Amino acid sequence: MTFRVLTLNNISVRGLDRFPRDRYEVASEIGHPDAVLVRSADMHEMSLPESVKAIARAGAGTNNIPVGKFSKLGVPVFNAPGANANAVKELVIAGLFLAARNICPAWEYVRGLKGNDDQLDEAVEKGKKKFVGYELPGRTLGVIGLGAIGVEVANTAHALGMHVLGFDPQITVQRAWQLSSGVEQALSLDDLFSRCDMVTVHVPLIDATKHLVNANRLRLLKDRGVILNFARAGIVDEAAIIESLDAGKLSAYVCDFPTARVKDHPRVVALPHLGASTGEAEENCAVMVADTLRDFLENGNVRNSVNFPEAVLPRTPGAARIAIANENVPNMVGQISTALAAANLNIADLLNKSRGDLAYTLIDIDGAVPDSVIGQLRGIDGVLTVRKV
Ligand SMILES: NC(=O)c1ccc[n+]([C@@H]2O[C@H](COP(=O)([O-])OP(=O)(O)OC[C@H]3O[C@@H](n4cnc5c(N)ncnc54)[C@H](O)[C@@H]3O)[C@@H](O)[C@H]2O)c1
Ligand SMILES: O=C(O)[C@H](O)COP(=O)(O)O
Repeated sequence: MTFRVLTLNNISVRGLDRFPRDRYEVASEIGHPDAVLVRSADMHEMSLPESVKAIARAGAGTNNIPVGKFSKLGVPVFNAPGANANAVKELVIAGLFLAARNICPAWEYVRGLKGNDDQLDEAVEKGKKKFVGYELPGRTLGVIGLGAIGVEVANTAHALGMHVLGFDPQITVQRAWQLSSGVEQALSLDDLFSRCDMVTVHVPLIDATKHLVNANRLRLLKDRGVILNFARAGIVDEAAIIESLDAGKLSAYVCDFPTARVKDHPRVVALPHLGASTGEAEENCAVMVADTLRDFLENGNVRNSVNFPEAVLPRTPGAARIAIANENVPNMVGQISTALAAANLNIADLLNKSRGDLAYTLIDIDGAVPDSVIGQLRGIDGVLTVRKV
């Protein structure tokens, strides 16, 4: 069997190389794709053929993908958690220095100077007092969202001598273990803002995080504060940012999202969405998500999905496998096993997991499974997809 993978963005060759060419066709234009491989392409208005069984995001954020729509269709969306975290961390730490030392306006000042070396020297020595900055040790950084990126940023800033406050009500045990014991827990967002010189956001863009950085919270920040946003544009209220910059309350906004509203402001440093744009991060993401996708297409296993439950079942030698996604309602496994028993099929192994409104079942069956049985399973009310793998 050959799988077809449609790519919507350029994906690192090392990731694409994970798909054996004798079993996979991978292209940016392809009919009847089994899966879609994507980075930041906006999929919200895209209509995809029914052949699509999985969406794989070679990166972290999935706000460009209509995840809810795919959940209703029983299609898993995968991402590459942590695979680009170091790249983002390095750029955020660079952002702290850009802001603290006024590097961008100072650089622009120098590029605007004219004259011979003596004249330049005079202008440099006269002009440099406009760009006096500050050092990071002793300053307080607030890190909102202590996931893959936030933890790395918090630990590095702490190692640089900053006092670091973190806020993440849903921090995982794994991330809590990784966090330096020197990072202090903020009691609330307002508590964090009121104690910080600089604040950086590392949360996904969802309804709950839209305009998380707003006028009220900016007022709490210490004077001449800095906001860093390498998460998503919509997490900050840009109008409030501009107002606060113009009022001199905020000294800089450093971000990865050059919108029309912010990009030309003299106190804004806006980069062209470069957070994950290193060769290493692009490779890590592409390799991780390609391996995840292959395991799903070839074995039905689910790892690193943002909408499906984790479901990994070692294959029973000699058994046929079916993978079923269904609504998470009572008696689904009962109906499925009754249909298999009626067809005289014996279950060798079974895994059933649920997450929110979705449930997912992997069943290894002794012997072959006739197509007629697959059709019967598809006919059960609440079943979304059935696949022989
Ligand atoms: N600029 C870039 O190129 C780039 C690269 C990677 C990721 N990102 C963005 O950064 C985001 C975070 O990435 P990550 O890899 O750290 O993801 P992650 O899932 O590992 O971490 C996100 C963290 O945010 C926390 N969180 C969610 N809602 C919160 C809230 N209301 N308050 C506080 N914490 C909250 C979660 O509990 C989680 O720990 C991504 O969703 C993406 O939008 C940007
Ligand atoms: O969420 C992410 O992983 C980043 O925003 C990276 O996006 P990109 O893959 O388009 O660089």
